[in-house]
Amino acid sequence: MLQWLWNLFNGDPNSLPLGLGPKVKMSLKYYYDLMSQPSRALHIILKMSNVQFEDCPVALRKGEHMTEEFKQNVNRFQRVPCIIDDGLKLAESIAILRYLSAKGKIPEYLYPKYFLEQARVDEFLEWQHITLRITCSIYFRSIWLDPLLTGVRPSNEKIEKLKNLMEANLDIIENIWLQKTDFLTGQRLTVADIFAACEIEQTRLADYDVRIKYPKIKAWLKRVRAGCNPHYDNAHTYIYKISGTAPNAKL
Ligand SMILES: N[C@@H](CCC(=O)N[C@@H](CS)C(=O)NCC(=O)O)C(=O)O
Repeated sequence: MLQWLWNLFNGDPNSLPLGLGPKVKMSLKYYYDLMSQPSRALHIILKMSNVQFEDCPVALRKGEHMTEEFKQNVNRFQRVPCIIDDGLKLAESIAILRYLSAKGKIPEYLYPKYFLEQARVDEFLEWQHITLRITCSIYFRSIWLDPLLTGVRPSNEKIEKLKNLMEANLDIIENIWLQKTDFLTGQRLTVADIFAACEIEQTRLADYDVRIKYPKIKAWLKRVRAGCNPHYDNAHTYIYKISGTAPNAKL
């Protein structure tokens, strides 16, 4: 009872003593922009996991994440995705995924609990951040976003250089991660595939068609989309629309 009074005093109405039940159910707030790759990945994962959340879209293009209010009350790093869950403010898509998994919210087939299987998925999640993610997003930013903001197109040499850096990682996906398996970390779809696919889909905006040069990635993307739909297409609506490259609805 003392603990409950303490929690109530500190604004935590969920922590009522056994039997009384919560009067006010605080929900998970999810802050995201579907133009952001990790935001889309987590959105798909939350939907596939049937996690209930309060929808908190943040329009990066309008600078909604740059306000003092966002910085103070939502995410001190002023980025998306991020969550507020029972008062906990948390940024970084992978940290959010692991937190929700630890709370039992993410099904095991998407993010395994058994340490050997989890290690394989974690290996990819750690690898992708400074390889696939960084090179795909720099390519997309330099060819699509920056020219939109500044009116200045990068030189052909720069485009070629960034393309080579990105393709060095796409080569690794094609020849190592997908060498023997249908999905990145085995024969089944996991969060690793969802995070990677969202990074690669972003390059549609920069007029890059990964499917031309990479047959394994092409077939894998189809499998990922089929395994995640309708959530995959819902999360990618704007990407398809803006790039004018919506895939065939029937696959
Ligand atoms: N490592 C972070 C990356 C977050 C991130 O870079 N978010 C971008 C959108 S993809 C953002 O909010 N950018 C806002 C800005 O740079 O002003 C994660 O995985 O969550």
